[in-house]
Formats: sequence, structure tokens, C-alpha cells
Amino acid sequence: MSISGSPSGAPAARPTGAPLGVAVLGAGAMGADHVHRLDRVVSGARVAAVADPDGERAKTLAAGIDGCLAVTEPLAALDAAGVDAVLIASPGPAHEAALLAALDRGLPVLCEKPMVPDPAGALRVVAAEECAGRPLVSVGFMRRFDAEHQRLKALLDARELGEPRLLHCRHRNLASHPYFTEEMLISDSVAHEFDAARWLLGQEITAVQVFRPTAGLPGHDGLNDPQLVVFETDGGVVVDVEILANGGFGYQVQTEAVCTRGTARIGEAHGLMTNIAGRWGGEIAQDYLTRFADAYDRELRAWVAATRRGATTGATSWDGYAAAEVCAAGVRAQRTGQRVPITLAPRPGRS
Ligand SMILES: NC(=O)c1ccc[n+]([C@@H]2O[C@H](COP(=O)([O-])OP(=O)(O)OC[C@H]3O[C@@H](n4cnc5c(N)ncnc54)[C@H](O)[C@@H]3O)[C@@H](O)[C@H]2O)c1
Ligand SMILES: O[C@H]1[C@H](O)[C@@H](O)[C@H](O)[C@@H](O)[C@H]1O
Repeated sequence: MSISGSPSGAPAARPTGAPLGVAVLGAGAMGADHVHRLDRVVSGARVAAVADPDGERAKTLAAGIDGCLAVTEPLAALDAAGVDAVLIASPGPAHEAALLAALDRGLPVLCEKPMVPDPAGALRVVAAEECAGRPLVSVGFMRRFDAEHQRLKALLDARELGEPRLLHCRHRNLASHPYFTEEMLISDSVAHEFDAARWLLGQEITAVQVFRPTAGLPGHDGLNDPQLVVFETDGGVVVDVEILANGGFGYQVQTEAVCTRGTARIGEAHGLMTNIAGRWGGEIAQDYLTRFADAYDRELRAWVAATRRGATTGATSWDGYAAAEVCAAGVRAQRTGQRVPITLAPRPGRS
């Protein structure tokens, strides 16, 4: 249903040089952040439509953006006049339907993580993109656009530290949403480390284990927070991830690579450092929107530029599938306490 803005019409080809018209699905925390970025930070794009079942949210977000349509039905946004591309920022379980609808229309998509939470659904998206005949899906694993992560990857790729053997990762959030479940520690949070490790190392993940302390944090019954996730790669690297969803002090994402000739660490400090009265101290970002603000800027700039030239950027639909497969194994490992081996499906187009 259209609740404001211009009526929908048949999609028309974008005139050369015209800004890319983007439909944003989901007007929550990430959707709002991406809309502001597309509207005010990134050039070459305009927000043409915003869709959210919560019509007030869609309307509030679309208000003040010239010609931006607000709708409650995602498909109405895809079919709105002036829409050339789609940004999906709805909850993970809604992603598959939105991706398939966008691919059916030949529309390029930037989809927030997780691309599709269940591996079978993720493979359906990979297949639909294959049928579309060209790459159309970019997945919002924004760490790939973070300057520190990019420097670490360049160092590892150049083998300046020798061969990688271990990655130690810490992923700490201030507090989890009330709807956050124990599974989400893996599928929503450690999903980032699964993607980042595959990308940093250029290796596939072959097995995963999850360890829990005997008691979780006080006040978070049923969540068993923090946990330690350990996984292995086909290049023989072992990765450990501390996931702490309710740390209570801030947002920290840290990685240390241990290689045969040295080590490298990222994610230490992101705010003001002070020296006073015989002590030093620093700030800790409180959330991902602050910690990764530059990464989101670079991600959206790269996506708009790539889309305008008919390409994709960052994580592909295959990367989205691989993360989903590893997450599913991680959740099984969490439930059973067992080491769960992982085998990816055959990759389309590769023998
Ligand atoms: N890359 C990151 O760092 C990062 C950070 C946070 C969230 N995320 C991801 O972004 C997505 C959104 O998360 P969020 O924190 O903004 O959630 P949110 O709960 O704040 O917002 C989700 C919004 O989507 C709307 N919605 C529900 N079903 C919909 C549908 N079918 N179509 C369109 N809109 C729908 C809801 O009404 C809500 O307004 C999730 O996939 C999440 O994992 C990514
Ligand atoms: O959805 C969020 C988001 O992906 C953040 O980047 C991550 O740190 C959180 O753990 C997760 O819950």
C-alpha cells in the first residue's frame, strides 16, 4: 500500500547520468542509517522508496526526501517508478522473499547480513542470481570495507608476516535486544567473523565447535553469554572468537592474526586517547553504527558506483550462502557440544 509520495508506475530505464533510484526495504535501525547515508553522504544515488510494514516508520523516514515514496508492502517499493536498485534492511527471515522478487525483476541488490539465514534458502538465491545471467547481489558484510580490516587483509595477502596459523577474535556488544536468542550469538553475531575469516584468509571453513562457561551473565538467563566459537579452515588455520553480547561497556571488534614470522592486531582503539594525572585512557564506541560508520560509508559508495557500472561489490551471494552454512553448523555445534564438520554445496558454474 502506498502511504505517501508519487504513485507507482512501470519501471523506466534510468537516463544516463541520473542518480540511481534505490528502494530501501526496512525502516529500522540499519534501514534508517542507510537511508540517511544514501540521501546525504553518498553521491550518485537517491532514495526513491522506503517500505516497512510499520507504515509510520516508512513515512517518517521518507519524509523530507524529495519524491520518496513510503509504502507498507515491499513489492510495491520494488515496482515503484524510478527504482533501479534495492537495499534490503528488513530482518533476516524476510530477506529471501525480497531477494527473489528483486532478482525476478533484474534489480541489483545490497542485502544486509545475514543474506538468508538458512542455507537452503541461501542456495535458492544463488540459483536465482545464476538464472538472472549476471551478478546482482552484494551482501552487507561491512567489515570488508573497514580500513583496518582492509590493511590486515593486504598484509596477510602479501605474506609479510609469513603464513597465518591462528586468528584470535573478540566480538563484544554493549547489550542485546530483548528478542536476541542464544542461537543468534552465532547466526547474527559470529556470522561476521565467519565471513571476515573466509575473506581475510581466502580459505573455507571446514569445522566448528562452541564452548560455554558453566554459567552465563547474571540477568541473562537462557542466553549463556559469553561463548567461545572455534573453527578450522581448509588451509589449516584455527580461529577462536569470543562472542559477548551483553558486555555492558561498549562495542568492540578485534582480530589478531598469528603468523609464522609475526603477528598483527586490529580493533584496539577508535576514540579519543587521553593522558592525564599519571594515567592514560581511551573511549570505546558504544555501537556498530559508530564503530563501523566509515565502513558503511565506503560500502554504500562502492555499491552505488559498482551498480551504476553494472557490477557488484563486497561479499557475493555465494559468500552469503557460505556464511549461512557455517552458521547452521555453528548452531548445531552450540546445541550438541560436538565438533561439526562443514561441507559446502557444489558452487554453480564451477566444476
Ligand atoms: N551490518 C551490520 O553491522 C548490521 C547491524 C545491525 C543490523 N544488521 C542487519 O540489518 C537488518 C535489519 O536490522 P535492524 O537492526 O535494522 O532491525 P530493526 O528491527 O531495527 O528493523 C527492521 C525493520 O524491518 C521492518 N520489517 C519487518 N519485516 C519487513 C519486511 N518483510 N519488509 C520490509 N521491512 C520489514 C520492521 O518493521 C522494522 O522496522 C538485519 O538483517 C540485521 O541482521 C546489520
Ligand atoms: O545484528 C548485529 C550486527 O550485525 C552487529 O554488527 C553485530 O556486532 C551484532 O552482534 C549483531 O547482533
